[in-house]
Amino acid sequence: MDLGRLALEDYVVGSLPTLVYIPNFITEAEQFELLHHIYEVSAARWKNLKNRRLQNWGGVVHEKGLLPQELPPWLIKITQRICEQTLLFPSAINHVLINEYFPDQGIMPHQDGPAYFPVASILSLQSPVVIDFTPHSRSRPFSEERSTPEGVPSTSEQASEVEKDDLKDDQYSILLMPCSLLIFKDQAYSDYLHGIQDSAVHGLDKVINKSELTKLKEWKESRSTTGGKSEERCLNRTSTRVSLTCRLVPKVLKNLVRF
Ligand SMILES: O=C(O)CCC(=O)C(=O)O
Ligand SMILES: [Fe+2]
Repeated sequence: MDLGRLALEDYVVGSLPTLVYIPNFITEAEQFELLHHIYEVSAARWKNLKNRRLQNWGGVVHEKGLLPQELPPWLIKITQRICEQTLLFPSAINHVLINEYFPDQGIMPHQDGPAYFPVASILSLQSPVVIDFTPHSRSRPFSEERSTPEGVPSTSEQASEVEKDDLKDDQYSILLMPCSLLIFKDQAYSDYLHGIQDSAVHGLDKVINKSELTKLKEWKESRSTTGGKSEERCLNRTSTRVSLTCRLVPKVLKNLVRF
């Protein structure tokens, strides 16, 4: 892919202007390289959560800002590219969360924490998945939001308690193919919860980036997973997915405690 600026309006999906899906943002070779780096790290880098594990890069996200740690060159390469090609970040992306999901794992509907600049960019690797955007009531305060030390929005848990009455019908599902980049900002960032069902089968009926369904079919065929009509309307997750959530924490804490 050439490294010029992308015309993001060409990649908007659904009726929200703030949901952008870019297929093939990286090549398969780049994906391979990233996976190599991700799995090369020591086991201690991984933090095990109940339904996924993650690596936190860039430092510790606190309510008051980021206690920074320099990103490794292999992550800077990709975050710089996201910044240069989207021009959506006012300064360099300084935080990356790498999530790994087994086929029956997901992430509860949540809103990303307030420490982040309200643009999230998510690079998907290795295996497709469906991500759901669900509107939440504006009246429901999220003031209790905090970021946990490892940078995971604590609202992951809280937001799942959103009452059914608060949920409207305008849900969006996006099929995230390997090598794609999803960006959400503004309304999609602030008025919607996003989540991935912890189920080995994801429905495709509500998917709004329909053109990816053809690619999914080809992807399945190329991996010779069993096809069949019943599978057309759903995604059978058969392998591990890895994602890189790349964000900017605008406030960087400089006065570190010295020992
Ligand atoms: O894995 C994904 O696509 C979503 C990750 C996410 O929502 C997050 O890291 O906050
Ligand atoms: Fe998130």
